[in-house]
Amino acid sequence: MIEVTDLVKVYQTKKGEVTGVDHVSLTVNKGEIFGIVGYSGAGKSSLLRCLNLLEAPTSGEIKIDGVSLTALGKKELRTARQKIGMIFQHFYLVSSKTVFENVAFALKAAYKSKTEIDTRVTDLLEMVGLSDKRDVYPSQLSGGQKQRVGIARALANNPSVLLCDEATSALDPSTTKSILSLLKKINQELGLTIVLITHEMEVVKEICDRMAVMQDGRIVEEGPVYDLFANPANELTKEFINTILQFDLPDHLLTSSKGKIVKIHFRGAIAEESVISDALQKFQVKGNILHGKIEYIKETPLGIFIMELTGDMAEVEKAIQYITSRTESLEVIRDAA
Ligand SMILES: Nc1ncnc2c1ncn2[C@@H]1O[C@H](COP(=O)(O)OP(=O)(O)OP(=O)(O)O)[C@@H](O)[C@H]1O
Repeated sequence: MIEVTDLVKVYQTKKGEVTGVDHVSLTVNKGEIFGIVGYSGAGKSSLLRCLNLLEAPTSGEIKIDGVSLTALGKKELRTARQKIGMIFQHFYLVSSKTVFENVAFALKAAYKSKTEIDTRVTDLLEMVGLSDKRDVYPSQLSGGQKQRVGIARALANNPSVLLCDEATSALDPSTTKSILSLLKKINQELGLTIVLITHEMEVVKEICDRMAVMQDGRIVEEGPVYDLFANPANELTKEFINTILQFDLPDHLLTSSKGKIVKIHFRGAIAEESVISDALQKFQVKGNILHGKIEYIKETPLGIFIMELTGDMAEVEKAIQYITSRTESLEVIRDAA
């Protein structure tokens, strides 16, 4: 479990102070996959680097599994850090060392015996699907394979937390999927807590349980990924969600509409569809479906309907209230009235 309390990171630069992290408090539960999203400069890397004290926080507290990292001396911090693995966008493998040696490096640093190292690296390479590459050099590996080595190295000392810094941003979509499945597998099999930072909502949608959205060093919204997809409150969260759930309706549909165009989110695939037909029967309203789709957020379906509601405006309002109270969310995206 990770507990961050009132964390601040201020950089001193020639041009003055720059705030990377601005009073962030956050809890990541044990065994959870937690995603932090935000545009470039939002403070994601600063926050992630503070989590294992690669970057010294200006103020605030970081606790991992109940141990306050910010209170530790140098030696204790080195031991505590072994419980935190980290993988990077650009892998950072040592090019003059083989795959085996790259993974063994972390174990040598922890003073493990040769036999222990051999057994552990063999197991790790099997876990990440690279047993046949143990004696090759990083230059002979694809990007996805390099990241697998990075993951094996990060897991070498049995960490309880894995920090992922844009771990799939340099990979193509299908390699990204295979790395995400590997992360999901190790999360489930080892009960590892994973914190990842990314600007790709696909990554969050695929594997995260909860997420936070960062802007200007602060967390502007946080919650279960499904809830944020279904009902985002913050404008920036909406912008990120729309990179996946955006439907570009033709302009003429929007401009010629004489009623209200609403976007309805409902949990499950078809269970709540009858809510819409019930609403149309109950009230003097016509409904015209413009778009319908089901997205899977970490395997849970989220139904999305875009429809035009026309008729007496008071009746349209009643229908909207009826649907809103029985679905995940309803947003009016155009109001011609
Ligand atoms: N070492 C540093 N020295 C000075 N300022 C820094 C340093 N690292 C980050 N910053 C500043 O802190 C703020 C947050 O940067 P950070 O890299 O954490 O954001 P980010 O969301 O991870 O963006 P990116 O994805 O581009 O790395 C930015 O204004 C950045 O310029």
